[in-house]
Amino acid sequence: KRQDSSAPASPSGGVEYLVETDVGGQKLNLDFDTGSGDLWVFSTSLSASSQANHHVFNPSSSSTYKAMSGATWRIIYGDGSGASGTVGTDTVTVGGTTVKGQAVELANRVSAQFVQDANDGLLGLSFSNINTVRPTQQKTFFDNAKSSLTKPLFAAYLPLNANGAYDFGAINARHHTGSVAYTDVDSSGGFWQFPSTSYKVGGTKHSLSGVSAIADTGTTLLLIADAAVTTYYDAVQGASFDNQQGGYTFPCSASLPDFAVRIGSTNYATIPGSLINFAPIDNSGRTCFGGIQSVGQIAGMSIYGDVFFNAYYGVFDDAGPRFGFAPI
Ligand SMILES: O=C(NNC1=NCCC1)c1ccc(Br)cc1
Repeated sequence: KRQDSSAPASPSGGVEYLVETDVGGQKLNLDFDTGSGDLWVFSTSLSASSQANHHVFNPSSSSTYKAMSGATWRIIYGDGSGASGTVGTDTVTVGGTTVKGQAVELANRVSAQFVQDANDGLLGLSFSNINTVRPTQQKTFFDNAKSSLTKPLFAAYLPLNANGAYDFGAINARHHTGSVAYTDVDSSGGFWQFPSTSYKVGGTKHSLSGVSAIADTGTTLLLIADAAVTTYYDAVQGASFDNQQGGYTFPCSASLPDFAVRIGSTNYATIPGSLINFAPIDNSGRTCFGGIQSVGQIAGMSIYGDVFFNAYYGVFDDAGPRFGFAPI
């Protein structure tokens, strides 16, 4: 029963965390994404220019790959990036956890962002009801693996500028401090989603009535309603919205207040100001881009991406389902 394991997650350019994944004996570095439900890989079906600088999966070189006749997939992510292609099954191993007959989606088209990114594909860890394979929807790696785990859970440990991990089947006490607090999850939309109806800037509380948040390791920043974003940067000397950069920037020397978000009906998660300086916008190191930005048109939703996970260990527990969090 115990196929529990901990797979290293390596930070790549501060944008994503990549996990070495074995697909039919071929190693690929995948972006583990709790905000989507497809496991897809760069493949030999892509144009040569799209394949450049990526490890690609060659189905002909896998002795365990089986094509899924007539199946296709097409996905568009919240940032507008996307990919599409065909489908098969193969044996997939992450850390010490193996799934046989896992749906593996082969990209024959990827958007420009993915060609530039360091990943060789994504491994979706949302709920399977948003998997895009048609005519027969497929299950995520975790959905398939959970029956062989001690507990039907996985956890994301994503420290800033350091190697992290995805733990499967058990909480790893080395990856968090203090106790894990939980909130119930509404999985009907496919996401690890929970109410998040208030926030604090430097200790002052503000409400976000009716708003839910999703825990999304596939999104880099913390995205929240405009009202919260302006309230935050109003407290940062020299901050302003930079149209060219497409978000709020500030002097890299600015002191940033903490930002706390309410998770469910109980606790706040506090992200220290130091983790809200995402990166300099250029090599001068004069102006920096903020880790809190607007969620845009996605009404009533906040997206807690890697900036959140740089401060908190995230526990994705199918028993419930529920989302747990504890300071790293
Ligand atoms: O696409 C989403 N998360 N994953 C990824 N983003 C970029 C590449 C992977 C996403 C999920 C839910 C909502 Br609401 C908005 C966006």
